[in-house]
Amino acid sequence: MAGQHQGIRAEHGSGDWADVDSYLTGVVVHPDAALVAAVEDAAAAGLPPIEVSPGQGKFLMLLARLAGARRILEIGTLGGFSTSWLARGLPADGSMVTCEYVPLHAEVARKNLDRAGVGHLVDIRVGAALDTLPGLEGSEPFDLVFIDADKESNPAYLEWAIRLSRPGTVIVLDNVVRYGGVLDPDGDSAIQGTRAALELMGSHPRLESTALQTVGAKGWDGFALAIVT
Ligand SMILES: C[S@@+](CC[C@H](N)C(=O)[O-])C[C@H]1O[C@@H](n2cnc3c(N)ncnc32)[C@H](O)[C@@H]1O
Repeated sequence: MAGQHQGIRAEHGSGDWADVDSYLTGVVVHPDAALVAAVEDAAAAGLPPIEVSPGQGKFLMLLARLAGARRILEIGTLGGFSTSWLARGLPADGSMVTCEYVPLHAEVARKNLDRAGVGHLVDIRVGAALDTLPGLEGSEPFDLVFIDADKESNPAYLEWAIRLSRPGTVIVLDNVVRYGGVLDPDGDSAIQGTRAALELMGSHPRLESTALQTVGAKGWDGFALAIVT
């Protein structure tokens, strides 16, 4: 599939997606040494390289600032790369909860968050998110929710995001295009979960939503964005 898309890129003369991402990251995004080290250390610890790109991470940081977020919820921490960007979008007295299933991922994330200077703002809840999210009831609302864990649970995570929201809460659902796989109604469980969540985003009476495709170092993918009304 990647080869096919390489051909499409060349035909349109758009250059190499990853090279353009590198260029944009160097010229515009400027991740600091702690953020660069976060990705390197996650890889060295054997974590899969499935974190957001630097440009996407900074987009999340800016979104947090645009939303004036004081409390952020993330589902899917990995090594804490997106967590670090999001936490840097918080004010000094803000806070963030991030849910992660794998203890090793949480351990790597804790070190990365401390090095990024935001560890004191972030509470990592280790366990299956569907088990840890109910523990957040009573401490809502969150101003921004980033959903980026096991895709089959996306509809349930979206329901939790709404339950823990207030009018104006921003919800971001990652990886919704999956190299076009989202078009396949008979796709795997990740595609089924993503399609169901997108349908919910498009039909839920309390959500105003959109979805955008992206290309870059992470290939052809996209995200959906909603605001709770
Ligand atoms: C795509 S990665 C997250 C990437 C991260 N948001 C970033 O961009 O830096 C997905 C993470 O979700 C975690 N995960 C998978 N199933 C989970 C579950 N049921 N509950 C919580 N976390 C889960 C995985 O272990 C993995 O670390």
